[in-house]
Amino acid sequence: MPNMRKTKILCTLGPATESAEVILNLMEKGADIFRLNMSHASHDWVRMVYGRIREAAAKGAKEISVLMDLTGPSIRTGDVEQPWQLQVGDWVEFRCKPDVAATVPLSVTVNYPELGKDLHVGDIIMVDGGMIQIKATEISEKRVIGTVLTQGEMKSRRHINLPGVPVRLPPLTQKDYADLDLGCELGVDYFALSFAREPAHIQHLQLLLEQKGSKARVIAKIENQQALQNIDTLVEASGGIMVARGDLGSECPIEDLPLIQRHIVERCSYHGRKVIVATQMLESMIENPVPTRAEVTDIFNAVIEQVDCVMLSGETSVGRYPEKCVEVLDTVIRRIEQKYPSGRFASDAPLKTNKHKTVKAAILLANSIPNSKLLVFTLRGVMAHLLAHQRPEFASIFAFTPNLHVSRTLVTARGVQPFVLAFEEGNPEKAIRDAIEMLRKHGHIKAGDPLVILSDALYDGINVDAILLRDA
Ligand SMILES: Nc1ncnc2c1ncn2[C@@H]1O[C@H](COP(=O)(O)OP(=O)(O)O)[C@@H](O)[C@H]1O
Ligand SMILES: C=C(OP(=O)(O)O)C(=O)O
Repeated sequence: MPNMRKTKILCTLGPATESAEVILNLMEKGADIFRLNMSHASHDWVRMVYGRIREAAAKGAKEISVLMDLTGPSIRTGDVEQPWQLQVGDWVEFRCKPDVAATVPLSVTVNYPELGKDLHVGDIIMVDGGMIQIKATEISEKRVIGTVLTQGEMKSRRHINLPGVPVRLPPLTQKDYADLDLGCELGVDYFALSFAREPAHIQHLQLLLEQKGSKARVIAKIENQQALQNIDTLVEASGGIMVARGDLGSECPIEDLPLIQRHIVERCSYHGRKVIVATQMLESMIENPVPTRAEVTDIFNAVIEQVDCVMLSGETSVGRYPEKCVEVLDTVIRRIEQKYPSGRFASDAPLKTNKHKTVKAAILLANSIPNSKLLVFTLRGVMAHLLAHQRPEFASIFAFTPNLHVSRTLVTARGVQPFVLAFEEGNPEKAIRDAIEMLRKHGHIKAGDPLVILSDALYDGINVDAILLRDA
């Protein structure tokens, strides 16, 4: 019987992983969600890759979720023709508007027109997650010139961080609006908003999506101090949170980063929202075929925190060993989950409604019956998400829904294996029989396994939440 992995694997696709063959391989090795990073991807590329993802998912008979990551108010450099090999003492110019002329050889645009207004002479500009540090020496409204303090390579579209500076960029830029139209047209399952700062920004984006007929939920990327100050309201306003450790590590003291991760995970558990831990999980594997000991221990930490998903970025978008990275994540996660199946982060979550209490009762039942499985019948996915948020100790969650989009969104939830199943309300016995048959066929259950079945969707005309206990 397959041992289900509960923590989901999210892979960023890029030049290293754009072919149909590699996408299929990543999926077969364990990728559950693919991320398209709009800071780098062109619309033509997204269309091409999206088609390949859906074809691979159909071929591999696996549900796959797609997350479109919007650039939002991130500050980035523009393109450089060739990567720059920066040396200490080099002068670099950041041009605040595209039509400003270059005055030094190493000159690049920046997508933030206010850069010259926000900086003071002597301020440090952190480029590419702080890998390159540049001290501002000459500032005007049109351009900022600085001296390189740390040598390094600078490629196109690198992050610029100005720790603690409230950025005067709107929550969504013109580029984001065009990108989200494409995402809605294609039918992506999630949109992530970079540098989410206030709950109103998330609500605005969610409303916009609804107006465009998209059912996608918004994931708020927590990347700076302003977001941390608003963490509870951001968590409540969003469908989930990404702990974007790349930018967080530049915007906050690095020694605070593990504490911030733990705090965000706890707040997500409390409010019953999804949480993704992102960035540098296997950074060394961009170049090397094996992980460092510290990386394996970082994965351990995220699994013990019972996060929903762990994410790969450069490892799979540009790295040399993308498939190996997924294999390593899959193996390490399975090992940790086998040894430590249960956790404690969800136990403080308040049971706000009767539905929360019913779900809790089903989990208590499953926790107390060895080898039991949780089955949930769900139209909109609500009950299945609630089950995942309350983190059953041992039992896997098998979710059945007639809705393809709901099934895809459930891929991101910890411990949930979704199935599309057309079931008639008012005929619970048939729906349960069909579901058991499906699970048997996939080798997830055998005759006699105890099943805890939860549903708010099977009883025609009466709005009942039901818990059934029976054997497979
Ligand atoms: N769709 C893409 N096309 C080209 N390059 C990409 C794409 N997606 C990611 N990359 C490259 O992979 C690197 C790592 O990916 P990611 O972490 O998503 O980017 P970033 O940290 O710049 O937001 C990026 O800096 C970029 O160089
Ligand atoms: C995931 C992150 O965002 P981006 O892709 O913008 O680097 C991060 O900063 O960790």
